[in-house]
Amino acid sequence: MTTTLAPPAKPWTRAEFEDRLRTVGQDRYHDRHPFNIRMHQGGLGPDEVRSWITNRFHYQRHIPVKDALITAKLDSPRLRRTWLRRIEDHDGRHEGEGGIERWLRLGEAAGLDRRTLLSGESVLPGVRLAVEGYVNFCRLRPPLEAVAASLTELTAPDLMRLRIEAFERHYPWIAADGLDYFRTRVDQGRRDSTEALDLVLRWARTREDQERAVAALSFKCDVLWALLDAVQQHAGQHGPRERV
Ligand SMILES: O=C(O)c1cc(C(=O)O)c2c(n1)C(=O)C(=O)c1cc(C(=O)O)[nH]c1-2
Repeated sequence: MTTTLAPPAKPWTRAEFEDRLRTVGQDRYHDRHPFNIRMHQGGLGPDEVRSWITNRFHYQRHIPVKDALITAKLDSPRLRRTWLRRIEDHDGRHEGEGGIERWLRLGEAAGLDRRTLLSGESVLPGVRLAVEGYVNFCRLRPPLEAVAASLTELTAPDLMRLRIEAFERHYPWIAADGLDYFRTRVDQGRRDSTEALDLVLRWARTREDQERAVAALSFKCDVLWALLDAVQQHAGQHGPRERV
């Protein structure tokens, strides 16, 4: 008896593939997480805002680490330059510059001590695991999947604009210049996601590649969701008066 193998599925068109990526990136994004909704509605107490800032700092400080892992996989000077710029955006060119520094200033504007943030001692176990999961994903997977995972940033700039408005309105006790991190990320996120989308659309040539890219983006949505799950669960256990 001869068995006939089903022919491989036809690749989606570029427009279909982009649509699938955008749909996953929107439907499963952490802007829909109950903790994010409560944060943007002004429902968090000061200690809950501080807990979010502290735990998100753990994510932020690992972004350039995962971008360094991706850079090492890229095979042309032009591509590596693009990714080096991302590392620079976070680490700065000089001491006292860059996104990590701006996040530390956000923490200080919210009443957190920089040394406590840098020590990482208040980071929740679930947040450590989620961030480790993202870094290891980018360490182990091929460039297509590692770059596709960053495409949550297609949705991030709109969220950043909403966050600035929400913080200005609901958390005025945080000094205005503490929000510079978010202001800077609007343009950076837009540029990064446009570049990454172009690469993913070009690199994924087969249906299997395309499905892997969509799965990578879905995994990244899980990372961000799990991070907020951990922060929310901690807030539920300790109540809004708990100090971070
Ligand atoms: O506050 C947010 O909601 C948010 C989300 C994301 C994201 O969607 O991954 C990033 C950021 N912020 C961010 O600030 C950032 O630098 C960043 C880098 C990346 C990435 O995966 O390369 N995502 C994000």
